[in-house]
Amino acid sequence: MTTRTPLMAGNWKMNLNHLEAIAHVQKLAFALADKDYEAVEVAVLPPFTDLRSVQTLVDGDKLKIKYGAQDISQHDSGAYTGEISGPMLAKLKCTYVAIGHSERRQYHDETDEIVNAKVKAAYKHGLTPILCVGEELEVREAGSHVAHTLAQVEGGLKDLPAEQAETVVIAYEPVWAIGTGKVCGAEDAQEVCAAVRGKLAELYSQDVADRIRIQYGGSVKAGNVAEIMAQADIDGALVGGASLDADEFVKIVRFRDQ
Ligand SMILES: O=C[C@H](O)COP(=O)(O)O
Repeated sequence: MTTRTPLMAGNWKMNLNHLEAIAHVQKLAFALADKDYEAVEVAVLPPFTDLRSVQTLVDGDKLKIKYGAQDISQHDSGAYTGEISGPMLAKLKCTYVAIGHSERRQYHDETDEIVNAKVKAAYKHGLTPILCVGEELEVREAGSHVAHTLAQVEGGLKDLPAEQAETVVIAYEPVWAIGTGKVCGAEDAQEVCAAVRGKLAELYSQDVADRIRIQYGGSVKAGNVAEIMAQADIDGALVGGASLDADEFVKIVRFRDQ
């Protein structure tokens, strides 16, 4: 049986400046400085402007917390004002990069083609993509949420070889549950995550699908994380709002105690 290490990632979105980031990561590191959380991988995704400070702290104090970016350019360099490239993120020793978050899809018109190009850019530079997928409310209400999400998975991973795909992280985030307090029912989330794993098996193999971690995201809190993590195909959480509160995020990381 494949054992997947749960990944709890805090997506700070456009919150916390670099000084606040240092204080926040120090709090997390202090609270998690025992062995209890070793079976869980912990990551933070701060704004670009915080990454250097977070890197210095993590490197200097040899923290186990991983970090990454919230987006990546599909280009390596050039006249792309405002963009941040894979080589830049690699130089900052980022482990992860979120790609295709619904806020990028919604406010920056990111299509599956762009998302796919960004996933390839991440792998080109040794970064692990957290590929975000999930349906809007009207899609859920129309009953097409599974098909919609699977199409995003297939589009995001297009032409990606199995040896890369097996390390990807998929974050299933129903858009209607993001920042709304409306958490998707654990069994409803499991339904989609199981279908995602089935799609991965179809695209690659059951073995590859069994290695890929699938996170749930959308109003995850200390109070609901245990039920979500009890689902067979959910291997972690992508946490927005609740990751800005260090105490709450630590409780989420320690989901087995909740
Ligand atoms: O990336 C994180 C998700 O968008 C979830 O955000 P939320 O936990 O604030 O609902």
